Amino acid sequence: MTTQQQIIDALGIDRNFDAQREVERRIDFIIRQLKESGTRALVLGISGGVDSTTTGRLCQLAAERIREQGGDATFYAMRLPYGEQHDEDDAQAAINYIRADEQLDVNVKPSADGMLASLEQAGLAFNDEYQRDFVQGNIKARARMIAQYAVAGRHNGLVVGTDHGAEAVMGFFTKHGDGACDITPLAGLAKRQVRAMLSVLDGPEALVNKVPTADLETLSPGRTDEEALGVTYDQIDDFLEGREIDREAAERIIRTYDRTAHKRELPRAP
Ligand SMILES: Nc1ncnc2c1ncn2[C@@H]1O[C@H](COP(=O)(O)OP(=O)(O)OC[C@H]2O[C@@H]([n+]3cccc(C(=O)O)c3)[C@H](O)[C@@H]2O)[C@@H](O)[C@H]1O
Ligand SMILES: Nc1ncnc2c1ncn2[C@@H]1O[C@H](COP(=O)(O)OP(=O)(O)OP(=O)(O)O)[C@@H](O)[C@H]1O
Ligand SMILES: [Mg+2]
Repeated sequence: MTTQQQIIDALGIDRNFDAQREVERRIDFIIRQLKESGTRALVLGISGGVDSTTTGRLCQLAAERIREQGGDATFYAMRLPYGEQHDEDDAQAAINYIRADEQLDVNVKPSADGMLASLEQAGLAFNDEYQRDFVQGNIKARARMIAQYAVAGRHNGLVVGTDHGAEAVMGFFTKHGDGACDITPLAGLAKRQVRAMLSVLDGPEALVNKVPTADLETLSPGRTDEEALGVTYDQIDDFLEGREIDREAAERIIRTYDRTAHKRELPRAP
């Protein structure tokens, strides 16, 4: 078996993708997880990007269906900006589209800045402002994780993640930040498959086609994922769908997959 095929299998990429069927299958998955765990709430940060818009709508539909069956479930959508978000319009478009049962707006800037200030006070120094900004980016992602787990803890809920095949293969998430969650409804999907699902769900056109950004670095707001990754999502998606891609791009994907293996595993133990 080729390395490409091994990765496709390890990430659970489905060759026979059908957007409508996957929407239904993944709503059922969320409903089953709530029932089996005995929890009554779903918690998810809504950024204005395509992943959280899609996942948010799946969560809302799952909560509504449970209530229609006489059960108890509430979806808590969280806005978690770091100060003012440059694409706040998109975040609001996502919120208006998802129509979550409940919404909480929490600015993560005071806690993220507070943590960095305390670390620097304790003597942590950085090589330059870019390294400092990168480390601070991961602190922002983890501050969002803390906020979501606080709400889940209060409401007996599950924290929902947005990781999918195209991010997982590149390890492109903050370990124990946005990578920390209880369920990942988008697991095993290529990025274009996530877009296709949002389209089937009648999501706003602008969000279906939105350029992906982690938006973690203050010194380069809205920096595109593709710029950071060094490959395009089309290349990643083609790779995951078993197509032949540019050799250099394939090598980069495989190298990155190997380097980030630890992010897809449980902590090592003796
Ligand atoms: N071999 C190994 N075995 C076990 N653990 C290992 C390890 N190497 C590093 N580690 C641990 O992992 C840490 C590094 O991982 P991590 O803290 O995640 O940091 P890192 O992977 O360096 O940075 C996160 C990356 O994900 C991107 N990101 C984050 C959040 C969201 C999105 C998005 O798409 O929206 C993207 C972000 O832009 C950045 O490029 C190390 O500090 C160390 O603690
Ligand atoms: N400003 C934010 N407010 C609320 N949640 C956020 C914010 N930034 C990131 N998140 C959470 O972290 C997750 C990971 O971010 P990521 O950028 O991968 O997803 P996205 O923004 O939904 O889609 P895309 O990858 O296309 O930008 C988001 O799906 C969301 O749940
Ligand atoms: Mg984003």
